[in-house]
Amino acid sequence: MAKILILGAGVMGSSLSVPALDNGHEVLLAGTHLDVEIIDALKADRSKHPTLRAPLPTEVIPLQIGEVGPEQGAAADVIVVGVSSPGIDWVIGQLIRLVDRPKPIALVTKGLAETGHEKPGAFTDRVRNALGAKGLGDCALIGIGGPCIARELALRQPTSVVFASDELSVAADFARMMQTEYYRVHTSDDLLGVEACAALKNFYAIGVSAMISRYVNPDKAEPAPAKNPTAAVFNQAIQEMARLAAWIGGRRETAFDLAGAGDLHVTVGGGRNSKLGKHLGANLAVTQVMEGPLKGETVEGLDTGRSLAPGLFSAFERGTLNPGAFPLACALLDAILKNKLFAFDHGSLGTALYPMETTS
Ligand SMILES: NC(=O)C1=CN([C@@H]2O[C@H](COP(=O)(O)OP(=O)(O)OC[C@H]3O[C@@H](n4cnc5c(N)ncnc54)[C@H](OP(=O)(O)O)[C@@H]3O)[C@@H](O)[C@H]2O)C=CC1
Ligand SMILES: O=C(CO)COP(=O)(O)O
Repeated sequence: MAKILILGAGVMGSSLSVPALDNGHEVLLAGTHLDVEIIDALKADRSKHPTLRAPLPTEVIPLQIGEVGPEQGAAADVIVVGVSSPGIDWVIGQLIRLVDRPKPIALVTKGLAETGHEKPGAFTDRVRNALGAKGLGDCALIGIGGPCIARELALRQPTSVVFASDELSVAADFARMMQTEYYRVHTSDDLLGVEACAALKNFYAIGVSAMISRYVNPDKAEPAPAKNPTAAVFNQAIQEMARLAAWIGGRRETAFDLAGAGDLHVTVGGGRNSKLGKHLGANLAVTQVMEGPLKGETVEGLDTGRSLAPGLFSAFERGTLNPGAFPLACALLDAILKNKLFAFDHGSLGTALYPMETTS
């Protein structure tokens, strides 16, 4: 039995306690300073998470972050980061406070880090650099990707995910700790590729989801979304993700696997990124949506787009990437950075159909 410390009591961090507890591990679920109410509610009734809409096993140990000190950090065999991307700096501060010796740190957090260089980096690189400054640069880092809606995981509905680490054995060790019949864990040594795809699928889910509301099938009693535009743009998203994953330093094949296609599919099926996309498809601008129906929500694909943009535009200028190979990313960045109405249709899709060899 291992001790697992989860940082972040949002829906995803909390749901990971289910396979961990089913494997007999001890789970400390630490809320962030923003999760005080969630932890209070769990302390009152451990099975009732206020936003997950699924019961947690009562063995979970909920803690306010102030109750987690260096002794809990030292006792943890593995630390799992479950905050959303705006919380990454906060979590790095906590890791510096809590980690006393090299140990595995697994990130479910999805996002890209601006590096000041041409290419964006992965969150695991930021964590590694920050811990390196404390002499703990050899902590093993694991990126978690793949289709995994938190509520479905907590309800023990089956899925397949991928744990990635530079050293396959590190990912495999943690996979053995977490694997259940419903949480089927694949492993990969393409840490950068998995992290790039995990982040980029949120960004691309916005564009794919826009097609759901943009094109309507009129000949039904109830007008229904047309299916072809969504599927065509889904493919476009995967092709672009493959090029970007390779550019960032991962493997392009990873985009066609669980962290890319698998997670894009599930994210287009529902969630905050998909909601934003559907509003863009109905011709609302990003600020109208974020100040209106999605006010106060974290839509990570927006942050990923903002982190991607400087490096991507610089690569276009230098000629290391061909803008013609990224029409969907360009349309999304126009909507995100310039607040333009989202303009991507079959005309612009046509410009993307270069042979693969000429596009990276
Ligand atoms: N939802 C899902 O099904 C899945 C989510 N993920 C990933 O897991 C991560 C968490 O997502 P999810 O659980 O859905 O999100 P939630 O919004 O439920 O939880 C996010 C967590 O991050 C905290 N947080 C947000 N902003 C900050 C900040 N600035 N400083 C400190 N902490 C902060 C939240 O606090 P607060 O409670 O105030 O928001 C909360 O603890 C994301 O990166 C997401 O992409 C991965 C797979 C599936
Ligand atoms: O990352 C997620 C599923 O993988 C959660 O999706 P949203 O952030 O779009 O709600």
